[in-house]
Amino acid sequence: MLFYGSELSSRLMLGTAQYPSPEILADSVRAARAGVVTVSLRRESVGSRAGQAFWSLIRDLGVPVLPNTAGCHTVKEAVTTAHMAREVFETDWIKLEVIGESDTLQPDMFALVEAARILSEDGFKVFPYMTEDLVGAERLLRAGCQVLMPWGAPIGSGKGLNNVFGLRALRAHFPDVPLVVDAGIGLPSHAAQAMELGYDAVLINTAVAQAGDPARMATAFRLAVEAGLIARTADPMEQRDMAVPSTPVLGRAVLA
Ligand SMILES: CC(=O)[C@@H](O)[C@H](O)COP(=O)(O)O
Repeated sequence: MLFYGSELSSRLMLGTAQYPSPEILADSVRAARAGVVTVSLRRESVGSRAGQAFWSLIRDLGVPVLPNTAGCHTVKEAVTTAHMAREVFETDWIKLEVIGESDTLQPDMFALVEAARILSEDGFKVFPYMTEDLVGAERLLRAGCQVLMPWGAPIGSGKGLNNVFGLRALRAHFPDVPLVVDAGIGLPSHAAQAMELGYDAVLINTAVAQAGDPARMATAFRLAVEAGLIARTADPMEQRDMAVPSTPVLGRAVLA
């Protein structure tokens, strides 16, 4: 699967916030064998010493960087942040987040479409963080996006795939668009489920960063993503409403 013409080395994208230490972050990225790491420009001021140390740690990992506009609530903020990120990270990839509601951190789909249009016209390759809204998805594609990133559940909630029906519908409506479940994944089984549904990748931050052993959890997510991907290419069985014996009954001895 190509993301704006690039094949990723893995279907696991990893966020870089909230780790107990920079060393644990680096260990986790290696253990995950992440195909992409996301970074927030707002996390540390670029000019500060801590900020510079963070950026060089990220660069040294040698993993493609997907800067994000985390913390932005308006089109203007998101567009400005994207431009700064392009300068700092020398990439035109941007994970576009425009938050519309503070309790759920739900994306503002209207502002998202507008910001995506402006950035796409300006040469950015936009990865929009969105709800599983079909109409919104259509508008984002028309605005120039070639990847969509619906949420599984609210950021940091760990609830997994809240609306499996909606995510499945999105996959069915847009069979050729790269789709990534972004946010809310709490367990490796959630990541496997997303891959089994036909999603092309998952993006995880909190569930790894806040685990008791982040690097070990990163390994678990790596294996789960691989398992889900392999399972769907192995033509899984259909679910049934009735029990069907799995052991043969023919030739069974009749006990008098
Ligand atoms: C949209 C957003 O900010 C997410 O990419 C977040 O970084 C990851 O979400 P979780 O922390 O829930 O995995």
